[in-house]
Amino acid sequence: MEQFNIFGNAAPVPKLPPELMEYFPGIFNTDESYSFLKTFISSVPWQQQIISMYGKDVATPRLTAWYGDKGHSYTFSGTKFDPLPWTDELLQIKQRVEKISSVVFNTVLLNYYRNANDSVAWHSDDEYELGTDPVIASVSFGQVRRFDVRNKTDHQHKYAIDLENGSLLLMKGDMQHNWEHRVPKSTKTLAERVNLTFRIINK
Ligand SMILES: O=C(O)CCC(=O)C(=O)O
Ligand SMILES: [Fe+2]
Repeated sequence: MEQFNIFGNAAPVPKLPPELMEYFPGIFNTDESYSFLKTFISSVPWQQQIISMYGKDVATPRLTAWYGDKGHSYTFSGTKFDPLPWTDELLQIKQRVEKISSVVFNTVLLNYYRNANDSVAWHSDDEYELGTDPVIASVSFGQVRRFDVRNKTDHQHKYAIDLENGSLLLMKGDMQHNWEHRVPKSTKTLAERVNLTFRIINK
């Protein structure tokens, strides 16, 4: 796959280890993607989660929402969350993602990055309910943001990829076991972005 830079030359996408990550640009076209972005921003009941970090309450620097099949609640930092019911848009995206990944997902976490100050810190999605070596399908709409990946024990072993409007990133293998990822803040002015991570939650 190729990304095009502003000079019109094909710039190679950084080589990703296919056993960890596969990147699919443009699984939705630009218009569809901006339309999803607008719909999600205006109609999702976004919340700012307060998480407990080293005994202190901290507001996450982004907004989130959780959708999925009934009965798949999710415990995060000691709080139990029940998913909202699937919407037509989410089911449409889920269907496209399942076709590409050959995986059937039962929940999706939505993240809304309002500007360059919103972010997600280094973490792995290694919650018990996700099981060992989960496949997670990450769909991005709106502002391109950088996605950093580093090995847990060797921080110099790392990857960076620009997640573009309408793209899909599949995470798999031991990605959540031996690697961490983040979406860093930026000093540039950045517009809004919504990211969806489709997951399988085992009860
Ligand atoms: O916004 C992204 O691209 C990543 C979000 C993420 O890592 C998560 O929801 O666990
Ligand atoms: Fe994550």
